[in-house]
Amino acid sequence: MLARSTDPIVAIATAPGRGAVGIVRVSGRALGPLIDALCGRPLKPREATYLPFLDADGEAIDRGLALHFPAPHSFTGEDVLELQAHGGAVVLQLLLARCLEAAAEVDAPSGKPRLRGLRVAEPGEFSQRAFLNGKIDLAQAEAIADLIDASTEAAARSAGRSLSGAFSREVHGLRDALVHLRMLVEATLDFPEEDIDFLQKADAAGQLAALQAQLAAVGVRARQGALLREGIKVVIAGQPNAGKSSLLNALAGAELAIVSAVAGTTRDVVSQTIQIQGVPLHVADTAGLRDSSDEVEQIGVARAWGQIDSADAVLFLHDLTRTEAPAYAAADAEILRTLQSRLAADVPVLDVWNKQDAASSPAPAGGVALSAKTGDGIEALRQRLLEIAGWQSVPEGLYLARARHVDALARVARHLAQAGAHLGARNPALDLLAEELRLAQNALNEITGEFGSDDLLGVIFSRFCIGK
Ligand SMILES: Nc1nc2c(c(=O)[nH]1)N(C=O)[C@@H](CNc1ccc(C(=O)N[C@@H](CCC(=O)O)C(=O)O)cc1)CN2
Ligand SMILES: Nc1nc2c(ncn2[C@@H]2O[C@H](COP(=O)(O)OP(=O)(O)OP(=O)(O)O)[C@@H](O)[C@H]2O)c(=O)[nH]1
Ligand SMILES: [Mg+2]
Repeated sequence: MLARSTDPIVAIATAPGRGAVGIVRVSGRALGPLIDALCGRPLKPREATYLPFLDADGEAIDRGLALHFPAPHSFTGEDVLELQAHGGAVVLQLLLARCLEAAAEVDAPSGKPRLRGLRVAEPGEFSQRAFLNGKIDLAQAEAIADLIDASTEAAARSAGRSLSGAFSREVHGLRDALVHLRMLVEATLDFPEEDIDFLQKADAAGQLAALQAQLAAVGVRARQGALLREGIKVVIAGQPNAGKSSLLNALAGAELAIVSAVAGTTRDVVSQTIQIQGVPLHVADTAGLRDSSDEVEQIGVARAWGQIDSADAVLFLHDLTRTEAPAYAAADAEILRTLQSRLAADVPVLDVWNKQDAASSPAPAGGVALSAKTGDGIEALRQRLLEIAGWQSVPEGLYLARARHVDALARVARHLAQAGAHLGARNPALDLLAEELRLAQNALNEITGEFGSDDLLGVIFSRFCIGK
């Protein structure tokens, strides 16, 4: 876990070797002596200066732009020094090592350990400091990581909106309404003689209902945002030869999995993330489900069930040219029974009738009929997958959210529902009502990090990349 600290830290803030320009970034207190050592002169605050970055002998390691952001007006809220150099991995490593060396030199003669302890930053440590110094809240810090990791344009744009505070503002709006209601209830608790009349006059129930409506709206948008970030896992399952691998290839638009007329071709799970309207779907092709005496195939089938167990949705593939054969239908029925007994009730199973091009009989009602071979019906399947994922068109101004946020909002909703139950009772237990509202606010504050355990913070920031 990431420990809190105020040691000065340094890191290469770009992916070395990939960018033409690379940045070494230092954050801490009183960086003046370090600036003198590396830049040979003081820097004007927040102004780029082109100069040589000096090694211990006063020779230039590289020439680039130096920037000094004095605290508190920096990304971290601390003193920040940036050395914008050429982006080669070796150059940047040299500069980083030079910062560490210079800090040690600066400390030694003066005896004042101001820069001592300059060390390489942990992943996420710059962002963590920005958070701890109140520059950004937790949802914004998460949005930085999500922006960097974004794999689609839609995800990047919505992460950008979260970073600029769009999501946090919605959460704050909820919090303000909640605080108002809490004040009312707490005041009533303090003056019991006024009691319930007071709450009624202030229309506490009305306020609560409005808050719940507002929360539901934020919840819908957060779920969409989390979907954009996390996507869903779709597992293609069915009997051997149904065309599972062909379907994966058709969805991905590439020959990823081996297709052959031999039943039992696929053994390993073949996974690919595809995008439909910017929503990532993690699709897994699996071994055909059947009893087999082949040891390797058995392992493949066990892996297939393992994938099914962690699916958000299952595409149950059928070979439409064979569905009328009693033995085939019986085997499908048996698979369906096992699917139903293993899957949670909220995991949808969509029947997909494949090989429509070669079939003489029409597909049964429900599900999607298609041909993985000709591509016929694939577009309809994509639309069904979006519906199954819960994607509701493409709302303008969507912000990115995480499952963590969606969970927190769901807990807020539960506490508000409890509060509503207390409020609606004939003799409302005001202390219980107040407690539910307090718990609702705690859950809400977890999103922006105004209330949260150190463990939670450690988990979130340690998943950042180095230099952020
Ligand atoms: N060179 C460089 N580019 C970068 C970053 C960086 O650290 N360095 N960033 C790193 O993520 C992002 C930009 N984030 C930043 C956020 C705040 C401040 C800053 O100086 N804030 C001050 C002043 C604000 C103002 O003048 O309005 C402050 O908040 O007080 C700088 C960068 C992306 N680009
Ligand atoms: N006519 C027709 N043939 C198809 C279609 N989809 C797949 N096939 C054929 O069916 C056979 C099996 O296809 P695969 O995609 O390998 O089937 P699978 O379900 O992955 O099979 P296993 O990996 O063995 O479980 C191949 O010969 C494919 O060319 C289709 O839409 N129409
Ligand atoms: Mg296959």
